Amino acid sequence: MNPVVEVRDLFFSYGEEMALERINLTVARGDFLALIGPNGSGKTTLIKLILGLLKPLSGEVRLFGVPVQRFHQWHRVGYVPQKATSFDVRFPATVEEVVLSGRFGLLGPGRRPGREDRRAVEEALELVGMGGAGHRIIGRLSGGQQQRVFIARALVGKPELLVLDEPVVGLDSRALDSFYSLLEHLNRDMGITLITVTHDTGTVARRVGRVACINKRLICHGTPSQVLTAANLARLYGAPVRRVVHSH
Ligand SMILES: Nc1ncnc2c1ncn2[C@@H]1O[C@H](COP(=O)(O)OP(=O)(O)OP(=O)(O)O)[C@@H](O)[C@H]1O
Repeated sequence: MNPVVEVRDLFFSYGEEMALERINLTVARGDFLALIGPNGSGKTTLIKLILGLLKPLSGEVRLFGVPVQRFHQWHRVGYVPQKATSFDVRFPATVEEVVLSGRFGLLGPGRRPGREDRRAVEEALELVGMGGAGHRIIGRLSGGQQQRVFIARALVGKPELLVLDEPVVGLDSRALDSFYSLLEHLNRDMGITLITVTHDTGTVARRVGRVACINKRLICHGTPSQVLTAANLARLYGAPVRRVVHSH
């Protein structure tokens, strides 16, 4: 079977300076992969390349066996971007409207959402522990609740691959724990392949199946116990750091 994601000899630069150099990475069906690395090391850039939002300088990305520039089955992919959850209370959308917007890929242009779409929204909200919250105003929810709504938005199209860019910024340790339990449930029980960026090398990265360390290059890659050694973390962060606090 085709891997879900294949990255081959990928190079990328925004200008003169290289952002990513010779990245090779394969994500198999059912994997739960964490991308770790210091600020500015290229994690978001790699995710955007995987999703076809940026064009590589050279190299190739394949999604479900198809070169990403020719990939069209975007309903198979859910994406929760960085800073998705910065709505303030004045933003007038309801939770249902936000989650429903994740169905547009399936609906196609011009088709109005029907009963099945609304049922899918409620199911996705139930899944993330936000059942019954559809009528609430998104900006009036806490950061952690907004994050769950955005996961629901990414799940409502029933994706096989879910990509999360730093989903846990600002969550306290209890919310973090329940958030990762949700991701484990999606991965183990629903078979969704997951890629998540995290800065937490202490607890989070140990709960995933595999870890890839990025610092322009792929510095290390393997199971958490193989990768999250003091020596590797020192190599990656330039100092013996156990936990990196994110600044934005
Ligand atoms: N739109 C852009 N234009 C120019 N340079 C950019 C742009 N976006 C990112 N960069 C640069 O590319 C490098 C990689 O950035 P990227 O956002 O991928 O890192 P990251 O690992 O996701 O960082 P963080 O952990 O801080 O979110 C950084 O040096 C950054 O300054």
